[in-house]
Amino acid sequence: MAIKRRKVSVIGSGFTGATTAIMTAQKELADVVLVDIPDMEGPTKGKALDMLESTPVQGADVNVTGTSDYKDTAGSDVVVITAGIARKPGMSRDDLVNTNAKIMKSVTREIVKHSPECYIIVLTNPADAMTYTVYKESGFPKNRVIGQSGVLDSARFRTFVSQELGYSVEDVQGFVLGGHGDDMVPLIRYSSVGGVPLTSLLSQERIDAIVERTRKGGGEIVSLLGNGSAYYAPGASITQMVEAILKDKKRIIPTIAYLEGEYGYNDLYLGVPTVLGGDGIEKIIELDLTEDEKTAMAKSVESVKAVMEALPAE
Ligand SMILES: NC(=O)C1=CN([C@@H]2O[C@H](COP(=O)(O)OP(=O)(O)OC[C@H]3O[C@@H](n4cnc5c(N)ncnc54)[C@H](O)[C@@H]3O)[C@@H](O)[C@H]2O)C=CC1
Ligand SMILES: O=C([O-])CC(=O)C(=O)O
Repeated sequence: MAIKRRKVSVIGSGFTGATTAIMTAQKELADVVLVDIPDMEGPTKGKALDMLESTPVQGADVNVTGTSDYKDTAGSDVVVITAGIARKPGMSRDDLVNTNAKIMKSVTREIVKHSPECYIIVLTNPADAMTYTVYKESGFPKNRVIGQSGVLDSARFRTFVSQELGYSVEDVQGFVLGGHGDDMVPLIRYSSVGGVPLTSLLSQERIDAIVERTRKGGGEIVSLLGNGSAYYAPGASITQMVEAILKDKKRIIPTIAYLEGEYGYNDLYLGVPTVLGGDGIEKIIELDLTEDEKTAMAKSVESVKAVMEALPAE
């Protein structure tokens, strides 16, 4: 039997979509189909062709195409949703909810029609509520609809710890839970450098400063860019999730997962540690939280719920 290359479609060919597409292609994970609205078809095809022309140099035997026709996405193994608007300085992620919820519904209908067996990864903000919207609209089982926040938030935390200590980013482990907002919950008890607890390497004051910078990490980039939000680290984060699924890696990484009683919450999507493998979210890992951590998590959940209440009815 011939072995076929895998197929990843990326909806939205803007900053995060294009970055995800090039990183996925460079890692030779799959053929990539980049999709945007008809008005953006020229630039989308142009970006895809430019990426394809980088493959000989990168030594990556994959195809990259651009389109506004969902027929070209048919049979995708993984579909990444980055479509929608991004925030500008002075805005919160939650300000995007109305516009992006409508976009989620329309793109989800197309995804389901053409790739009924796929795994969907949602990046669009506000990510927790948008993943919930896609889950409801798709009718897919919960393991096949996954949101991105924790890989990125943990990566920011790991970057800041590495910079502070001067030790390899590879050896810094961190875990950020909760919603993808300013009250996300970096779990210091589970953070370490080469197995050494963070608390024995850094003072509480420095740890607090890193936690605060991590929580506001997206906003820091938004202020610096002036017209849009982060895309390199988000693209890398999505690519890691795509790889975990396509290679059935069973990585333990925080993802936005549908909770049915885990951590005491029901019927909402929230960042928690999960096993991500060939069947999407294969398991949610429940950690014993301290009272302080539970309180921080509850505050983050309140923010996520407030956004969900603002979701448009139709
Ligand atoms: N969860 C996370 O960690 C992160 C989330 N984001 C979010 O990702 C989203 C995308 O950000 P960027 O790529 O920087 O924005 P962008 O503006 O560069 O790209 C968005 C693209 O979506 C397209 N689009 C709009 N409606 C569409 C539709 N119905 N079908 C297909 N494509 C459509 C636009 O034409 C545009 O090309 C934003 O909501 C942003 O807040 C960004 C970074 C991290
Ligand atoms: O901050 C934003 O609007 C984009 C995002 O989610 C991030 O970079 O974490």
